[in-house]
Amino acid sequence: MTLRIAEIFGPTIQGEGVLIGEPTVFIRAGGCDYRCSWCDSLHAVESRYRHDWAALSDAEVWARVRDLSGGQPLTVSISGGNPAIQDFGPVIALGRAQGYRFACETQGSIPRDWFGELSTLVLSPKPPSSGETVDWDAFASCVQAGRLARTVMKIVIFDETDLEWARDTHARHPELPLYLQPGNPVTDPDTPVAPQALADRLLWLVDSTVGRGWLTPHILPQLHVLIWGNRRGV
Ligand SMILES: C[S@@+](CC[C@H](N)C(=O)[O-])C[C@H]1O[C@@H](n2cnc3c(N)ncnc32)[C@H](O)[C@@H]1O
Ligand SMILES: Nc1nc2[nH]cc(C(=O)O)c2c(=O)[nH]1
Ligand code: SF4
Ligand SMILES: [Mg+2]
Repeated sequence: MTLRIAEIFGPTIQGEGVLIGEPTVFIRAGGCDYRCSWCDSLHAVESRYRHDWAALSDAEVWARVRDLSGGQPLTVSISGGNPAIQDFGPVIALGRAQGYRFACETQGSIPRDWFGELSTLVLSPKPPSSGETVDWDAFASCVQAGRLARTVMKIVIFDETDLEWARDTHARHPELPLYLQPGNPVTDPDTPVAPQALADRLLWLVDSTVGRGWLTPHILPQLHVLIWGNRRGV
């Protein structure tokens, strides 16, 4: 079996959520069952980019990650697209045998047995601004499939409606540590990102949560966007 891979890059730092700042190599899977209105990774989602995706064997994927990391075991981040469309179990087994750890980012629409082989499972259910609707049974199955991993919830917030929704969503799964990040409305890779605009959105999010007495979530920026803007492969 081959995997559809949009890109493999790094080492870089994890820019989001619970592992922020940790050196990592990314495997970005091609293909997604969602079409979020503000997706920052459409090159791994839309079929018009399909010709840029590679069909690689598990061994080829693993060899690329190993080369990029210089053989130094680190946390490999599997993202996409939705990586849960495909079977990453064999790649994870190859890496774990050499001491690597794995984290996966998924929206939580498709449960997978291999979630149990991860160190960290990041479930990122999509708020109203995305235009998508969450299947909560599928989401709960993802939580269950990842029960052996450290599982966290990461929600992108664009507006007050998203924030209300995040509160309700946290109430559904209070067992999952909650990470919020401001949405980035400018996702074109060639448009420069204004650092002050990022800071303004982060300030709004802190004011609207911690500032109003909601002290549960961790509030973080997208660190890689601050450093590199919307460039791909970083
Ligand atoms: C590109 S997605 C790929 C993994 C998976 N499909 C998902 O959505 O969780 C990785 C992370 O980026 C977040 N993201 C996507 N577009 C964004 C944007 N415009 N601003 C902030 N975060 C964004 C997603 O919500 C998700 O947490
Ligand atoms: N540095 C860096 N950190 C990230 N965290 C989540 C990312 C993603 O697109 O899934 C991402 C990414 O693309 N780059
Ligand atoms: S689920 Fe993730 S990859 Fe898919 S469209 Fe939404 S943000 Fe993009
Ligand atoms: Mg990204």
